[in-house]
Amino acid sequence: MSYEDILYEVKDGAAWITINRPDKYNAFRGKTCEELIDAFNTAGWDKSVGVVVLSGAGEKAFCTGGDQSAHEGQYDGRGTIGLPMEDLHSIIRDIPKPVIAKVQGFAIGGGNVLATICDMTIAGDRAVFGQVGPKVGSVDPGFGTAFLSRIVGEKKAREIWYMCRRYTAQEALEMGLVNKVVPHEELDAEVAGWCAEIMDRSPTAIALAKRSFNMDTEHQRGIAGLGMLGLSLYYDTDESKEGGIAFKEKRKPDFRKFGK
Ligand SMILES: CC(C)(COP(=O)(O)OP(=O)(O)OC[C@H]1O[C@@H](n2cnc3c(N)ncnc32)[C@H](O)[C@@H]1OP(=O)(O)O)[C@@H](O)C(=O)NCCC(=O)NCCSC(=O)CCC(=O)c1ccccc1C(=O)O
Repeated sequence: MSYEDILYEVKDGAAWITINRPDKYNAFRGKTCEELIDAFNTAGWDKSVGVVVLSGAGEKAFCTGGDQSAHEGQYDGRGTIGLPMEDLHSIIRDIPKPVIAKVQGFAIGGGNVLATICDMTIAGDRAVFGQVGPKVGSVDPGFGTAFLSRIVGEKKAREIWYMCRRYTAQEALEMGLVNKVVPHEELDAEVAGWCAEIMDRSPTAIALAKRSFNMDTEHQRGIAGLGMLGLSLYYDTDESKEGGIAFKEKRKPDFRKFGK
């Protein structure tokens, strides 16, 4: 597969997968997700690769989730909500190699979910983390909520989703959402150092450990499938559409007329 929305490079045993849509703050559309799935599959089963790094191009963003310009109710691709999110989340968990999220800017919405699902996250000190679903008429009713609460705890996860606040890299570190924060300029070198260390370890032991870590939350995959169906129905409502339209019109959404 040739790539338009992502970059793929193998260096010293590490596969670097970069979302390359900086003008869209590295938001993903259907095509981006398909390319990411292909790249993770390639890296995951390439014996010369021992570790995968997921990042975003440019200085501004790691990834800001679904591309709002490819979102009129459903998104523009394959899958329950017009994005193969279930497949993308699954492949990150399923490949037998550790995946490191290298976060240098915004990790927002579905981008925050991707970083959360990765095995480890290294952030530059200018990184910003957060959720925006209830602000833009969306939600991740799968790993983005349930798995997040395993990482930061129930109270914090609920705050993140209900309040839609932005958190600094240091705050993300304190809540356990990232493994290390380094000065922005040192981020690439830091991640390369972690990759080199992993390359010295036994790949089979790591693959077994990864599967074993996944075991405890595997049921969330099934629940996520059901949740995506609910999300698809929600995307067709005026309430959800109000969020997307307000974002594009750069105004505050008016949700008060909807809801139970
Ligand atoms: C990222 C922001 C916090 C940055 O804010 P700010 O610094 O004030 O800059 P802006 O002026 O808002 O944005 C600059 C520029 O970038 C464009 N942009 C930013 N994000 C996106 C995006 N996601 N899609 C398209 N374009 C984007 C923005 O339009 C501006 O362009 P101009 O040309 O300069 O006008 C802030 O931008 C922000 O909050 N973005 C919204 C992110 C968003 O809505 N993401 C999608 C929803 S995420 C979500 O709902 C969670 C659900 C979820 O995870 C999920 C689950 C299952 C399937 C899919 C998803 C999913 O991701 O939707």
